[in-house]
Amino acid sequence: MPSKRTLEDARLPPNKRQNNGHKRAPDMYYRVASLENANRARETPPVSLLQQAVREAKQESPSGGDTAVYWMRMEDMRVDDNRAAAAASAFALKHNIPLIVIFIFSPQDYAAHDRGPRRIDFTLRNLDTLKEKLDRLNIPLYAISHSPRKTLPDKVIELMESWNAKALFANLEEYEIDEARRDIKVISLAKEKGIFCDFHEDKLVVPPFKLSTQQGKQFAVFSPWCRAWKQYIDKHPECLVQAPAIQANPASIRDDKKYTSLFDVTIPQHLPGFELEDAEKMEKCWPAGTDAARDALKRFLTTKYRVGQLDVPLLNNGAKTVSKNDTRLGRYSQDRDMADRDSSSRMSPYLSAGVISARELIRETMKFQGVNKINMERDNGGGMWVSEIGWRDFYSHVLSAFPHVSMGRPFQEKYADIKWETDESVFEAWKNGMTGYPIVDATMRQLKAHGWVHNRTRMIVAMFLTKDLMMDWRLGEKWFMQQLIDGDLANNNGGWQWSASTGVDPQPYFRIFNPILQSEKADPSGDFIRHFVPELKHLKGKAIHEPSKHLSEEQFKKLGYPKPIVDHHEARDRAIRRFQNPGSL
Ligand SMILES: Cc1cc2nc3c(=O)[nH]c(=O)nc-3n(C[C@H](O)[C@H](O)[C@H](O)COP(=O)(O)OP(=O)(O)OC[C@H]3O[C@@H](n4cnc5c(N)ncnc54)[C@H](O)[C@@H]3O)c2cc1C
Repeated sequence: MPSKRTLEDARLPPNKRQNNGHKRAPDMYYRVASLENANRARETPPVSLLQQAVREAKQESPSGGDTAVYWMRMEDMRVDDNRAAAAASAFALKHNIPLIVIFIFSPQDYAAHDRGPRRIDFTLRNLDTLKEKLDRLNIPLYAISHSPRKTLPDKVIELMESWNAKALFANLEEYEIDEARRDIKVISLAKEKGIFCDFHEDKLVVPPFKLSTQQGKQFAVFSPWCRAWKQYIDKHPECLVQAPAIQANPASIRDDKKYTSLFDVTIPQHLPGFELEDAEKMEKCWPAGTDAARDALKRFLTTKYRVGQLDVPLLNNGAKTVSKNDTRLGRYSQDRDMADRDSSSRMSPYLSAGVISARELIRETMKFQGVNKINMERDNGGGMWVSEIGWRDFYSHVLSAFPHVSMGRPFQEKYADIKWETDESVFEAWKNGMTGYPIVDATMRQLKAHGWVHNRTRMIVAMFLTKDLMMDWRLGEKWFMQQLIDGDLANNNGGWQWSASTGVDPQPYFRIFNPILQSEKADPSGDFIRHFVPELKHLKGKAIHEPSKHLSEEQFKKLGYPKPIVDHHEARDRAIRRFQNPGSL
């Protein structure tokens, strides 16, 4: 008998695991920090150290130098409504020097953060559109690749010195530990070299560490956090103010020997190690650039949802303009959980890459609502949608204040010893949409086909993996990150730990989704399942949600579709037992 493939040693890198004669897939590996290291990061969160370094750096007095440099990164990929870009442009104008934009690919960082080929390809395509836009303003976009990642700060300073640039501008948009430490190092090296650093908070509507409970602690529950978030925005309307547009360089920069070659740099088609098989399809489905993001937003605000619209271009023809109450935003409160239609905005790829600002989304929603203070009442589509954008801020605040969540540790340490199942073939069945639960399988196949899935179905499959299959949330988190075009560490970790009941403000462990009831609610027409699980395309009524129950054995066999991989009720009891007594079976 061949030995059973298990994930028991998933915490070890593939080359250190026992090899029972089977090839170990690298995606079976996840890192878990020691409690000691996690506690250290938690006591002095790197993001708060970075914010301190940023404040101190701003106290220095800048000198002009020969150029101003804006360092664009993976999550602020726009020039419109971009605070650091605007500040860099104003500095260049004031000192009568040109502006250069740099972008440094760091494949080692991408691999360390499980960035998938789709996310990298989207980055490259957005850079292409930015290059064109900047070119029209005579601003070079100098994109290079660098490794090892540890020396990236030195590379930035080396570039600055090569241009005799004395002012570096960037946005704090990556609130991960490695990136915060990287930025702290850049600021410190810059200081040694007499380079002025002006870093801005730009990713979120409200920056991390601005909100605290009455006891002065960081929030770990969404509702009170959300009330504080709204109050803060009301008191600080500048949170929503659009950053000034950047200004063109003089055309003469193109003939300046020092800068000419910077204009010749081309954006690569792909990065080695991140080649994308379905690049053409992704380009059609998710067009790059701020203009595309704005078109998608406009559609969400002005047109009616359509059933279907699965695995198709975001800006597919045929959307019908309707009156306010009937638009996708107008009906967001009622329809947002429906996976069989384009009920949500699908703005997440653009927000994750910073192609459009969250501020702009809220400003446009306020115009739609006809209000001049944000309205977050959950019974109206606009209010509900703004609170969803709030979740995005919330999870970045959580990541910044409780960095151990990104170190492979549960937010709630009491669940660190939960016993997870380790059968690799079960994990494979989940990944490939072969669990015998149609809503789960349709979602997992959509994830592979489209690089994006609906929030409700993300929750269903995450809950299914961690409760019905009782498999480690870190495996699911990693798989999602590798597949998603909108992969974002804070949101992904937040969503996974919510579903696994290990996170901040999580779903309580005993409230386990019933995948059949969830299926009936999320896909009332059955069109979503029929589209992604063609084995079931002729089924109607309740059979589409639970074919093994509603068809005879004979009829079921003919489908060529797997039987349910677990019995939901038994699996539910097992999950509750294990969460009640972490560490026991
Ligand atoms: C297990 C799991 C993993 C997830 N992984 C990611 C991820 O890697 N990247 C990501 O952007 N979102 C993630 N989410 C959150 C959410 O599912 C997506 O943001 C949403 O489905 C995107 O679709 P949309 O743009 O149409 O959202 P809409 O419903 O139109 O919402 C508008 C925006 O609000 C934000 N938002 C909405 N819901 C959430 C939420 N629950 N948490 C955080 N932000 C939210 C997103 O930026 C979204 O684009 C995850 C959720 C779960 C349950």
